[in-house]
Amino acid sequence: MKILADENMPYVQQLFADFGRIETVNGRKLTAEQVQDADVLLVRSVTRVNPELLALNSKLKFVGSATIGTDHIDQEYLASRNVPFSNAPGCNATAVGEFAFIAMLELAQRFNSPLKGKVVGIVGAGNTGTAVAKCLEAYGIEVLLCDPLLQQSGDRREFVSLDSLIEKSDVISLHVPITKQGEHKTWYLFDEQRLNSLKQNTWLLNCCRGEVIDNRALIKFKQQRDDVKVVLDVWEGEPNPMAELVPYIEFCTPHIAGYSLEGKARGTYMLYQQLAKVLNLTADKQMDSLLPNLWSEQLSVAEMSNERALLQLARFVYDLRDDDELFRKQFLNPQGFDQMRKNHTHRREFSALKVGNTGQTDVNWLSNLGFSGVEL
Ligand SMILES: NC(=O)C1=CN([C@@H]2O[C@H](COP(=O)(O)OP(=O)(O)OC[C@H]3O[C@@H](n4cnc5c(N)ncnc54)[C@H](O)[C@@H]3O)[C@@H](O)[C@H]2O)C=CC1
Ligand SMILES: O=C(O)C(=O)[C@H](O)COP(=O)(O)O
Repeated sequence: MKILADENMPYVQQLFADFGRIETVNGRKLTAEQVQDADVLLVRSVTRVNPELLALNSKLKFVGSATIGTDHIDQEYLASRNVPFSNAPGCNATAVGEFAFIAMLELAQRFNSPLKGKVVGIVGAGNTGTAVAKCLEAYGIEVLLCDPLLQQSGDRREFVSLDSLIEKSDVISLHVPITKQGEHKTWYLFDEQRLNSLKQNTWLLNCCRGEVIDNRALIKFKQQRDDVKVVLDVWEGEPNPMAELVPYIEFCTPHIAGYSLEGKARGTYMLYQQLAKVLNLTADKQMDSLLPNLWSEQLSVAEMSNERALLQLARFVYDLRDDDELFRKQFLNPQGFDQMRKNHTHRREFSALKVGNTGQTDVNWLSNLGFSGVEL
């Protein structure tokens, strides 16, 4: 069996070698010729799986995408050909949640305006949105959720409309899939009009898909509204973000919000389990065996009384400023965006770090934030 896999998918050899012969490829440049004799195709978000890509293949038994998003997959077409498909829902949700939380702490530090006391609106309350909410609520931040689809489906949490969220929130974090049709479509959800409705000093973060914000409108908006601060992990027209937009953005990253080691491993592992199920193969490998040990270091936090201390702890795990600096230097280079993604040093999730308390202050809430708590 020939397994064609994106070269940026970790642990493919460890997990899939028993199932067949693995060939790795550049997912962005994948061609129909390369795919023609594959039995299994394992992709990431940069590969458009559509009739053109599969035109020469008549033996495909499974397509897997190690991602949460599925906008790059023509699922109707796969179904019409009876090719089973699976993505990896939730695989990197914790990574995205922690990324957005860290970005908010960085904004707070940069603008000397504490996160504590602000109201954060989350648009899209699925896996990633809920992961952000978890971090924020652990820190005692008021969270508003907007998700009309979940609301209609009977989700028992409290929801607000998007207009109300915009009106009441100091910070807005976007966590929706990209959809082009229907009552709740998200393509250009934040268009010129909606951007203009943001209240003074709003912070806007996009960690879902670039086209949820009209990036041209955002340039125009930022030219008038320096009070609004923006963090972008995703960009309209990736891998070529609009160069004029970058100077207006506080923290720029190349679509790596979900790039924790755990998140990527989980994505590959979920496909391993799905393929085994579809082809009736034995999946006896464990995900934990893939990951390096937790940090041997245990950080002792005598007290966590101010936001600066929390930011220091977060920076120990992931320093967003490094990715931002690299982005500004490299995004205009040919292949710059994809190179940064390919060479990204996968950060660990909060859970990889044990936090102990030698002081009197109660820091147990750090466990709720995701750190491995240790009582001392
Ligand atoms: N930057 C990155 O590295 C990553 C980006 N993503 C992107 O984030 C998206 C969301 O991921 P998850 O939260 O895991 O997906 P999910 O499917 O668990 O949740 C998305 C939620 O958005 C809601 N939604 C859809 N349209 C909406 C609208 N118009 N207004 C408000 N809510 C709406 C849905 O009802 C759903 O509950 C993915 O589809 C993917 O495109 C996901 C992982 C990593
Ligand atoms: O899971 C998703 O959806 C994402 O956006 C991924 O984190 C993006 O990573 P790649 O698949 O493009 O490596």
